[in-house]
Amino acid sequence: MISTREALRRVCDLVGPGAIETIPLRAACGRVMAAPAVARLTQPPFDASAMDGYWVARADYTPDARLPIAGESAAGRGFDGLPPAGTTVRIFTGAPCPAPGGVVIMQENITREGDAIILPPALPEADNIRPRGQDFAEGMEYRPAHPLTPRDLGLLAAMNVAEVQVHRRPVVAVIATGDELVQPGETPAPDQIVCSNNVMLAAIAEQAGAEVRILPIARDTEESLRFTFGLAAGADLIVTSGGASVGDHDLVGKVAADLGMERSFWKIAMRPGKPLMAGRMGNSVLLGLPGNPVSAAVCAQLFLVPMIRKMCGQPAPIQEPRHAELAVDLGPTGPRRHYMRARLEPGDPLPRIVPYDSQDSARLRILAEADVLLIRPKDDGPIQAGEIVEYLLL
Ligand SMILES: Nc1nc2c(c(=O)[nH]1)N[C@H]1C(S)=C(S)[C@@H](COP(=O)(O)OP(=O)(O)OC[C@H]3O[C@@H](n4cnc5c(N)ncnc54)[C@H](O)[C@@H]3O)O[C@H]1N2
Ligand code: MOO
Repeated sequence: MISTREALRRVCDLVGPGAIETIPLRAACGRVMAAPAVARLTQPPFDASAMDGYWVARADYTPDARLPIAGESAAGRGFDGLPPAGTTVRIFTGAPCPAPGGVVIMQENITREGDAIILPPALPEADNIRPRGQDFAEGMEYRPAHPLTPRDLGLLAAMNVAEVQVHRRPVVAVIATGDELVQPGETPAPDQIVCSNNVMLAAIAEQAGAEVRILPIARDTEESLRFTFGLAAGADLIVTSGGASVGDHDLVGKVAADLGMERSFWKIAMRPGKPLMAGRMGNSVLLGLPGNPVSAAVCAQLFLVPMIRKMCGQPAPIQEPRHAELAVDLGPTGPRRHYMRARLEPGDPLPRIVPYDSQDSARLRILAEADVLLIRPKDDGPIQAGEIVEYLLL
């Protein structure tokens, strides 16, 4: 059994960033940029008013003076030409200032008298003007390392960038295996259960950035597994669940090997998730998850998500552990690193972490309630409430 750290290194080594494609900004939320975008203009393109009010040349300012209004500057329709000396220009938020060296006085601070204004006794401290280029200049490059957020899209749009270069999303084929499984919504026979892994794994993969195909459930025969692997052709990553252990009906490893899989590893010192398997299979990579739903989910979180993030082009695909204060005493661990389902409670300076009493890898309700995984090293002694422990977000 290899360590989880070694397994993580190996699964990440099996994959690389996807090819580069150009897509419209509208489709780019969540995608990772593969090349910088370049601002095609300067923003704002002119000195712009930040308020509705009156533009006055500083040179024309005298306390309480009366200035005639020379015209108007509105957003999208600026003042034409230069205002004559000794005049003011009615101006609105976002409109171009008619000349340099001015100040915008908010309309609330002006007395309007017909076609003229009475200036206030003092100029405002701020000039209420957004200088040309204060946000960014033409030629500025932008390429965040994280998946594009709605805020990034706003900035890119303002840069007049209509398309971005991103890494292609990996195609992930999800295969559940087992004679006991029926699809959600079907009626299981007395000795069957509902397949919960597929929708869960598909959603985890999609959230990480993949495009997912859920394939039909493979039965516990070599023939059915071979057929279903055939349906996965073209996928970058094939994710199976079940059939990974040592039972007579655990055939995933054997069939994958028959189909040419070069196995990177099978079995890791991790609880839950011991029978995890990974390798290269033709042009795809196979990640064989254990069937127990909690084991499948935890392995997906720890291994599948970083693989997909790396394929999507994220430079730091692995989640760093955080720290919390243990809320209860815990006994010793065994020969596997234990990822315990737990919940966080507020605490100061660190949050408090409460592991669930039952850590059975079939209990989906506890998994659904948990928000974190408390990490316990293998062969660790008992630890007490108050000690600082590591955890990962689920
Ligand atoms: N003699 C041993 N038995 C087992 C060992 C071992 O080392 N020696 N390891 C145990 C561990 S740890 C795990 S984890 C499981 C994993 O086994 P498999 O990957 O072969 O999974 P299955 O046997 O096919 O299924 C396990 C369990 O999960 C249920 N299951 C499977 N697929 C789904 C699905 N898509 N949706 C919902 N539930 C699913 C299945 O019905 C079983 O109850 O092996 C232990 N045994
Ligand atoms: O490792 Mo299994 O994944 O304990 O349930």
